[in-house]
Amino acid sequence: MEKWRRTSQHLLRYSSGNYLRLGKYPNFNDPIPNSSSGFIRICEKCSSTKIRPSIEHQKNVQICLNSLRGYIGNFQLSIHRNVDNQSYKMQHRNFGSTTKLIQRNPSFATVSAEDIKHFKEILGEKSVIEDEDRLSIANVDWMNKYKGSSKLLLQPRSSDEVSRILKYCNSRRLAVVPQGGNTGLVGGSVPVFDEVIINLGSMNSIISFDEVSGILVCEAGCILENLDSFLANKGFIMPLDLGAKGSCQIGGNVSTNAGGLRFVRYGSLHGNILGLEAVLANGTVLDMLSTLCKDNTGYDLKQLFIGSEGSLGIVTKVSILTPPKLSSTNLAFLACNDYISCQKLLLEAKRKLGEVLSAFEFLDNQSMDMVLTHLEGVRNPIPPSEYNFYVLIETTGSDESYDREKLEAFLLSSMEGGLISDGVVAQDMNQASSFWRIREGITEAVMKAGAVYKYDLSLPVEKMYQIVEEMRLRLGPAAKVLGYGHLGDANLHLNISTSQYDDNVFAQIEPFVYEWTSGNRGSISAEHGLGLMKANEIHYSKSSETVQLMASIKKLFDSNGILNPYKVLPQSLLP
Ligand SMILES: O=C(O)CC[C@@H](O)C(=O)O
Ligand SMILES: [Zn+2]
Repeated sequence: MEKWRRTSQHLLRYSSGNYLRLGKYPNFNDPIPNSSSGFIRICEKCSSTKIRPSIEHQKNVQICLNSLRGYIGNFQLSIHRNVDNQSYKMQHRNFGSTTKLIQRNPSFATVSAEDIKHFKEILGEKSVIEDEDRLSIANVDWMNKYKGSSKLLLQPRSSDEVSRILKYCNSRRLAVVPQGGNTGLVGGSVPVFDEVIINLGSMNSIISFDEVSGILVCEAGCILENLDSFLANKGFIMPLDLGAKGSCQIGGNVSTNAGGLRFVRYGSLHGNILGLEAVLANGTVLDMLSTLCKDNTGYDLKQLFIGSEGSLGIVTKVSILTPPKLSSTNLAFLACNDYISCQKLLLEAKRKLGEVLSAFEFLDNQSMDMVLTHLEGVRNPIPPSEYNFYVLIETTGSDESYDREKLEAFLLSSMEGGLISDGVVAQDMNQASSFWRIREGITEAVMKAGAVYKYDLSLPVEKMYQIVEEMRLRLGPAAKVLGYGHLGDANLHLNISTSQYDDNVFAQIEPFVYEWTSGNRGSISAEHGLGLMKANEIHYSKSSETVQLMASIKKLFDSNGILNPYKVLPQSLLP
């Protein structure tokens, strides 16, 4: 039996079972909305992914809630809520079986008019946002995979405001999700249910920069690229560089311990972040904003906030050791015939380029194909042959002719040794950016291709590509399996691209990918975090004793569990 029921927001049409077919537009001839809220229509009978199903199939059409952003682009997952909005179920767009099911923590309050009034007193009217359009953007991640239903977005401008917000939320048991640039890939920066979104974007001041030591102190909402440009004028660079640099914020980078392209040279943020300020769930502002390179006075608590994805506190300020900008950069784009050559090349590069090596990235032929097919204006700089692997090697040093000679000698010997099959060296900045565009554009290209299952694995280098090959065998022609990433850091991005989400494909991938990684003592999250996607999978990379201790730390820092709930740790262990 089917019934219709009106909730505050939506007209819900529900059939048997716990979950709903949801719709706001019972008449299928209604125009499809082109604003940022609305619904996709999918023909269930023919499984068409067309936005407008054919007339004869109209009766079989299902309308799904929360997916317009997907509809604008290549729509991805549909998210269904049950009738009381208490559980969250991500479904593939064919409305197949469940992939994840999470229960809303019943101890959390919901935002009341009284709460809104209080937030307005703290922040002023303008920084308390209830506007549906703005919320619909903040509720969804940029892949359109994860979507919450928060009714409130707060934009504090100071640590004191963050503190007052959290103190209040903690006393009211209002769950919150801290949000930076919202460029994450694991659903860590968007609400799962109705958590209050605390966006740090308005806290974007540079507090100080020491031109001798290169120590930068700034607020969490500074955009990575803006910091890099600021530093370039002073003769310095940020120790990290990511494809998302134009949008991601340093607070988010620190909270996720983002890796990126310069990691092989400058290492992890655990080393480059000298200090930080974080606000705890109860509103305590922890001032650990040291600008010292050395400080062995007791436990290094700031490390707990680096990579804990806002689950222990909200990072509001950071102090970063930035390296000097060196005068000469070279970039080679090389082709290798097999993975073993890539590995040997890495070893050679470490030996022969040593102190000037600043990036060592790789992509396979399938990744190259994806970029060439889906990104406009991109071309393979080593045409016309197709090679199995491509490697980007960047050197950065301070003596142009010496650095160039060093690179050329390395390239020559690697070519003679048969490690490189072909290659080009960028002659100017434009060429260099066009090479980087290939590597950095894979994420965008694979999104354009349809559905994508993403894995971010740390594995021993010699094993790293084996999982890509095994995955290809498992999935056959139904999927394109891409392997690329930060070879210099033994970090593989395994992306599986299919035309649409498919439960059979998914069942072939998980838990196999996690079991394989665990079996090889790898990490299921090298640099992207666990977020919502992998909170329940943490045990594949951490012992149960370690996870228990993490849960105790979480409880100590956030006894009501209001900070970024449902993320990082399994729900069963959260307060
Ligand atoms: O999209 C991905 O899976 C990887 C994104 C990013 O970490 C990269 O290295 O390009
Ligand atoms: Zn990466």
